[in-house]
Amino acid sequence: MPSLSEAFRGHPVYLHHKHPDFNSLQKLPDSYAWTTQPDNHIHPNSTVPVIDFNHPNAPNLVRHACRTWGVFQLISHGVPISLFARMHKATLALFSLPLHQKLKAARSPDAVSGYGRARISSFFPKLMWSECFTIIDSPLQLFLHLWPQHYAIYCDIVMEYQAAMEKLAAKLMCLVLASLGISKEDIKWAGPRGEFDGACAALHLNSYPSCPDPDRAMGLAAHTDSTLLTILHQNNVNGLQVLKEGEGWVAVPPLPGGLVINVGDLLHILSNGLYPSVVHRVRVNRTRQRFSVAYLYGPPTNVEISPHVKLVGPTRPALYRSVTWNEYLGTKAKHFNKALSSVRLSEPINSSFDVNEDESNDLEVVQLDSP
Ligand SMILES: O=C(O)CCC(=O)C(=O)O
Ligand SMILES: [Fe+2]
Repeated sequence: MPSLSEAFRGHPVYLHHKHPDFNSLQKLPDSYAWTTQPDNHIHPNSTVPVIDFNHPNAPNLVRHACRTWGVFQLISHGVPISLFARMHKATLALFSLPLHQKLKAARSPDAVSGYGRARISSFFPKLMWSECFTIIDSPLQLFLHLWPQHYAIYCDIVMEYQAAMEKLAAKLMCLVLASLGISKEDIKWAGPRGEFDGACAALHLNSYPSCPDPDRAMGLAAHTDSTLLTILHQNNVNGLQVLKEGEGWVAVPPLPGGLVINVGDLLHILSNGLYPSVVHRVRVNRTRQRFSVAYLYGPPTNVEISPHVKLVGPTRPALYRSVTWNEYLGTKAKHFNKALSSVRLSEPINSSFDVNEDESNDLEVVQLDSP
């Protein structure tokens, strides 16, 4: 089975622009000014559901949130707040390094790990006001470049965070599957105790520096994640927004200790379109730097993911063909927002939504009907 790094390397996206030193930019350069004003309207009265992991009705709450939003905020998940604090300290330390030091761990053109721009940058004509550091498996080699003396303390924090996320992701998978009426025994790679041992994951550390002209800039453009689930922690600065069908962009305010859980494209496929992968983006602001740590979680790279048999029937045929994560990463690298429709077996019922013209159009929004 290809490792996740190999899977990404097999489907490179090339990002040609030089890395800027954001701190030295007093004015928004043209290359960062999104010519069509991004849709700055935020739906004021809508709130992403907040779910307590230990709530007796959690599966139903998750089902409702995933069907109607494709995202929820999770509380009482058992990951100590002190670990988030240490992870954010490490993230801050990393992005505060001088540019020349960060570039020592720069992502090579065909690789995914290391310092660079968001991978989705290549699909947009304008640049994004953000920096990204991707870690798959051990951070050791990368951190040796960044902190030749002090790499060990940062490695320990990241590895502790990865271990906590791996454990939480397996528990979340059981909850999400239960919410679909699927047990862990129905998923071959779940393992006997639902530990999902073969799962693969990548960690995205994201930094969104304060910006001299935030209304015309974009931190991270609208996209869906190619994962089963994404587990995201944000510092206490607003910026994350999700697209709610029929309503528009809705802010996802940081909740102390809360985690944002995104439905990714592979869960969209596995749920036969019942749980739509959430379209999200990040806006920046004039005064405060925003950080986030995203744990991108998926199956073993060679496992076929298809609409689960329990969610397929005479009135609801399989809407997607089966794909491995490895193959889907290739599809995403080629088709980006049209990747889901490209593995769709029948015509989408409704495949468009309004985003501005700078943003790639035609992310797929599935009209849900009862399973
Ligand atoms: O920074 C955020 O809140 C979002 C990050 C994100 O969407 C990603 O890393 O895929
Ligand atoms: Fe994302």
